[in-house]
Amino acid sequence: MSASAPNSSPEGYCKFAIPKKGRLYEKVVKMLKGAGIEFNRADRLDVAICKAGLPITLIFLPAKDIATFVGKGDIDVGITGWDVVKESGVTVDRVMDLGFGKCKLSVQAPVVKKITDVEMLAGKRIATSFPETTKEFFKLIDEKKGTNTTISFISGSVEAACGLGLADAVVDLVETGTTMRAAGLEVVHEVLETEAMLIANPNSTHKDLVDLIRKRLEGFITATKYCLVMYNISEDLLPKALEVSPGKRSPTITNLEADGMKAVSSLVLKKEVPEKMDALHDIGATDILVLELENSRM
Ligand SMILES: Nc1ncnc2c1ncn2[C@@H]1O[C@H](COP(=O)(O)OP(=O)(O)OP(=O)(O)O)[C@@H](O)[C@H]1O
Ligand SMILES: O=P(O)(O)OC[C@H]1O[C@H](OP(=O)(O)OP(=O)(O)O)[C@H](O)[C@@H]1O
Ligand SMILES: [Mg+2]
Repeated sequence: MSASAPNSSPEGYCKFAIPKKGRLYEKVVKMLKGAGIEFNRADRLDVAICKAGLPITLIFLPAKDIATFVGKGDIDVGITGWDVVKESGVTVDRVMDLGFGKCKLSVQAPVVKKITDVEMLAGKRIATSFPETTKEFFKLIDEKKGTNTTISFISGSVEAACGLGLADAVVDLVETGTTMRAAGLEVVHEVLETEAMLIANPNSTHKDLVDLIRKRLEGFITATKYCLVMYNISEDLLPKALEVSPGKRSPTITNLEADGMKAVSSLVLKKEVPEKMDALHDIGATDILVLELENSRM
């Protein structure tokens, strides 16, 4: 650890919490780097000051604690899953969905039990790391059926609870379903869809910096979704070509030295690039180039 490494946030800095480990950590760090929110984190320290004069302190916390701290106002802004925000019961500004960490909080039961309707679990034992969301969900079923479903908290490896005889069903996250299937479980009901998001305390005094973070992340996310496609085309074929590549807002069109020729630059969704290139080539476009974007600001 360097002698000058900080272990607290300098006075007046915006506090920005990100997950310190787990499923979201690497994606968040990559996104911050791409967005130009760079920092040096000293070994074993969970606090880092942003570089380039940004008055932002990054604080590395468990994803589950981030919503609570942002909700209470101890931290101005953070990145965590919507599931965690719901579970903590706090009120935060949902500033921006980030498009990763997508999964579903689902009621899962052993395949062999053939639970075809979630109401069949009324009055049974449910294990979960999301007790509040689960209680809220089963409360409605209990009220309807006059039952008293038991919800017990397990901090991890929730999928093992049924096999160990600790529960009749679990409420846990499902992305690919690999963990669930390996444990002999199946989805009975989907409770909540979740993804990672930028959240902020509604009363934060750092609205400008929260907005700066939002704009930078937005620019990076756009850059990762789009490529810049450039091509030359004769004027008479231009309308057809623009139908294929209308751009995000609108394409840039410039005159070429050669008579009746235009040069077009247009943003195209990465996943659509191969088919758009084929279509442009078929229309008569030449010198089609595709450029990766490093960052953007729209
Ligand atoms: N399989 C998954 N696919 C996509 N997103 C997920 C998955 N598991 C968790 N998440 C998201 O990531 C958030 C943090 O979960 P994660 O498991 O990384 O934290 P953790 O349980 O604190 O870490 P660890 O599992 O390393 O102990 C969850 O609240 C959820 O929003
Ligand atoms: O549908 P899948 O793609 O298999 O993903 C779902 C699993 O991912 C998460 O667990 P994680 O790996 O974070 O372990 P944990 O239970 O220790 O948190 C979640 O709790 C599920 O168990
Ligand atoms: Mg986990």
